[in-house]
Amino acid sequence: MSSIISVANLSKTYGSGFKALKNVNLDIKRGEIFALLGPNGAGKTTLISIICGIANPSEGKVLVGGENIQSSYRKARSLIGLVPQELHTDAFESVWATVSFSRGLFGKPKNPDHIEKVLKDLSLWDKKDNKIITLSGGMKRRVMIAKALSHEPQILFLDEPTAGVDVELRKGMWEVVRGLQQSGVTIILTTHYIEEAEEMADRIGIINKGEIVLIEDKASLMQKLGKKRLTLHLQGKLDALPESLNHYELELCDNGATLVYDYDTKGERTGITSLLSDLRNANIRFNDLDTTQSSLEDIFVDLVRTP
Ligand SMILES: Nc1ncnc2c1ncn2[C@@H]1O[C@H](COP(=O)(O)OP(=O)(O)OP(=O)(O)O)[C@@H](O)[C@H]1O
Repeated sequence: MSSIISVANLSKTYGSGFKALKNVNLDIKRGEIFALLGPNGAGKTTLISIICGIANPSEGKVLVGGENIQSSYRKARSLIGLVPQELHTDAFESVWATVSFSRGLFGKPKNPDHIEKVLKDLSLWDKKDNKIITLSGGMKRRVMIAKALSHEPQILFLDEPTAGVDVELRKGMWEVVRGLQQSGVTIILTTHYIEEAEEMADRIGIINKGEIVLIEDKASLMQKLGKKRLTLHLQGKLDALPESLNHYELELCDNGATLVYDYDTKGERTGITSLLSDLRNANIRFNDLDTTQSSLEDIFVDLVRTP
């Protein structure tokens, strides 16, 4: 996949002297869903604002579809749809009018067929004549997306698309975003919800204190950093473990009722087969067992933990 956005050696120092971004390098692949995760104040909005040409970088370069966002602002910006965190639309306009107006802002000729398609894709078609004020919160958010898509951008930025949205609506929004990806739009979303990144993203970037601390395919990230935990529920309680099991670094929990073994899913040998046979030899029996995979949340918390 080729890059649709290329961010090179980007830094941002605000007038106050605060360094919000420090030498950020990032390539977004055409057609992917990229989730940018980071704690409050990490620099997510600053980064998006620079890519969208709303803020200027102090150093570095951003290319959008091969166009420099500073020297070729209009061309680069026309490739981008931006859905900001806050919902701000004219409450008394109709859905149709507000979405059509947004297209006009990009100097594009009217295209009612496109607006109709966008509204239909976002399940807003039957609301096209409604005033914004009469819509639910979830519908208003979809109107914001429709506005951002009105000028047929190739890239869509969603800044915290589901902040403060209930679980049902969040899932609905995920479906909408997947549908957009299928229609060929590249999507970059920022989120505080790790579950959202885990659910949606093809790749995940983690930003902390203005630095990208990780960029990885979601699947390989889960595999690479994810450990698995095997928990054995013992038939009888153990006071201590026999020495023959020392090298497994097992942990005895619940007053000796469960035995916990952490292993690397990446390793060729997990050691499970030999562990089970060594347990048998040591005459340690169990009633049940389960395995759990460490989540992206564990990985995230590990990476952004302040030392
Ligand atoms: N105009 C500004 N002047 C000075 N500092 C700023 C300005 N805008 C943002 N900052 C600071 O830069 C840092 C990054 O802010 P930014 O809004 O990019 O973070 P964020 O990751 O989007 O946070 P959140 O998740 O809370 O939205 C913060 O410490 C913020 O206080």
